[in-house]
Order: sequence, then structure tokens, then C-alpha cells
Amino acid sequence: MKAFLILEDGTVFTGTSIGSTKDMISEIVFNTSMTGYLEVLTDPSYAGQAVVMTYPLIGNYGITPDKESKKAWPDGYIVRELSRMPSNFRCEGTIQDFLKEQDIPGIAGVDTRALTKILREKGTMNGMITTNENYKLEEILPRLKEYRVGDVVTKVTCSGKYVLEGTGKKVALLDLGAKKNIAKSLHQRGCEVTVYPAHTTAEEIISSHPDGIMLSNGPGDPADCTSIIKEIKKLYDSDIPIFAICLGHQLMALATGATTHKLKYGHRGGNHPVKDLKTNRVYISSQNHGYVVDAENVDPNIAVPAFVNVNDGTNEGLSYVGKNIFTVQFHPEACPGPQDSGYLFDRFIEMMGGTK
Ligand SMILES: NC(=O)CC[C@H](N)C(=O)O
Repeated sequence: MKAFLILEDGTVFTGTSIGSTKDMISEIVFNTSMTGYLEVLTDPSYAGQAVVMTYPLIGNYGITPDKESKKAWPDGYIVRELSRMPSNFRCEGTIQDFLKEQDIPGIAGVDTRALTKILREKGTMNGMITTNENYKLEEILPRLKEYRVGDVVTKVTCSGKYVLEGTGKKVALLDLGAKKNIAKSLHQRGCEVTVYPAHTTAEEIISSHPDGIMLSNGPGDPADCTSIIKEIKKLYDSDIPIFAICLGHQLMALATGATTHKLKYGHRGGNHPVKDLKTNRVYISSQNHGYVVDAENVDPNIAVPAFVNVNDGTNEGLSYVGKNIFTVQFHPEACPGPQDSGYLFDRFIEMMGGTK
């Protein structure tokens, strides 16, 4: 069956329908990872977005247990070519069946290089995937312009608190749309991890006396998370050690008076170089974000830049002055991606007074 990808600027790509055949409107973003398509599909930070994979062959090792959450979150999926015969000793099925089962519409056979060039030059834009050959651009384009991502954190967070038992440091993990590997990275280091839903009050977390607090990644515009930002300010004031990743990093910055803005086309992929400003050492990082903290608006009495993106000079991390708090824009839990910055979890354990 034919499918069409219609962009907000009126460009139309024709391809083959994969997965669900329902119509979908979303923000279209591209990811440059060469592997790890399943971790991308199950990363809750993609809620409210449809993902274009720039790597031309997707699905060649099928569906494996490498999921970052219980389900797939993107609204849509756009690829050049889907593998027809996945092969891997861990393969449990095909990506085609997975997309159908998850009710995610997709399109294959798209010139993803041409599409990515448009998104890179004009910036991220909204789009529609439809199988309706009689689509009317004049009706669809105004709807595409109207689309807003909305409150997606509430949609992706866990429904109730749960614990991963451990004998080491006690960590409270605020689940803003957490990838599984964040809790796993702490648990592997012996921590007892209590995962809290995103709208938990700071009082509840503080009164459980954790050794440290972890703020996770998550979807949407950080500035929309006004009630969560208020609670995070109370966590900042509590003097409990805090480590935050991606959305958590942005929310801590907003809670302490900084601002964020939307990047032209975001950073999504497995090879983004970030420089540690203390040592000048460069790490290759996994990334997935559309927003960024405005480093120039960070009060130097509150926090100082700790990492910078080598490609475009944007902020990649902050170290809070006089506090046991550090936050990063990239993904030290990787999955998918390079594990160069996994040592940051060890630094967090040390900050809590532990020896990893
Ligand atoms: N992976 C994340 O946590 C992303 C944070 C935020 N939703 C952004 O796009 O910038």
C-alpha cells in the first residue's frame, strides 16, 4: 500500500506504508544512529515526534530484548529501506510486525537523505503520514502548522512508584520518561533505585531520605513542565546530591533561573562529540534532544558550564556552584550509543559518599 509523508512546507514524499495505516500528524525529527533503532523506538523522549532514521537500512537484526521501555513511543517512523529478512541469534520478530502491534504508522522507500537535508536547512517541522491517496494539501497544511507536542511527560511517566532492590546507595529516580538503562546503570553499581512518577512532590522524595536524586530524560518542551520545575527547585534547595540527564538537566536549569530554546534541528544520534571543559577531553556521546539550555543566561554564582558540544558550541552540561549537583544534556546511559561517558554514574556514586 502507498503512503505519503507531507511536510509543513508542502513537500510530499511517496513511499510504502509500514506498520499501522492510520493518519498521523507529528513533529518530524531525524536520528543519525547506525544501529540501535529499537532503543530509539522505545525511548520515551520521542513521544510527540515522528522519527526519520538517516541510516539507509533499518531492522536487519529484527526485534531483540534491547527495549528502553515497555512500548514504542514515536508517533511515526520513516525509513529508506526496511530489512525483509532480519537475522540475529536474539531476533524475536520483525520491525514491520512490531510497528503494527504498537499501532505506529510508518513509511518506507523515502529518500531520507533529501528529507534530512530539508529538515537541516529549514529546521524541524511538522508533518503527516497518510495512506489516503486523495489527500488535500490545502486542508492538511493548516493542520500541520497548528500541531503542538503538548504535555507528553504525563503520558510517558510510570503510574506508580516501584523499587529495584540493592544494598548500596539509595537513589530516588524521578521518571520524566526515563530510559530503562538509567535505573539499570545505577542498579549495576549496587544502588537501591526507587522510581517515582513525574508528578511526585519534592516533600515525598526528600522525606524518604535518599542518598541521591536522579532526574531522567523525557519528551516535550522543558518550559512546559511548570509544576515539575517548582518541585525540582525544592530538590535543589534540599542539599541532597543530584545527577540529571537531558530533560532533567534542562528542568534543573529552568528551576534555578536559566532559560532554554529550541535548536534548529536538534541533536539525535550516536556520535555527538562533547568536551569536558575542566580537562578539555572530548567524549563521543549518544544524544536525543531538541531543546538546549542558554549557557549565557546561567548565573555563574549558581552554575557553570561543564560540557560543550564540539560541533555547534551549545551547552552540554552544568556543574552547580556550592552544591553536589551536576547535569548533562547527553546520555551517559548510552543505549544506543557509545559508553564513553558511563563514568558519570561512578562520579554520582562518589558524590553520594559511595565507592561505586
Ligand atoms: N532526551 C531528552 O530528555 C530530551 C529533552 C527534551 N524533550 C528535548 O527535546 O530537548
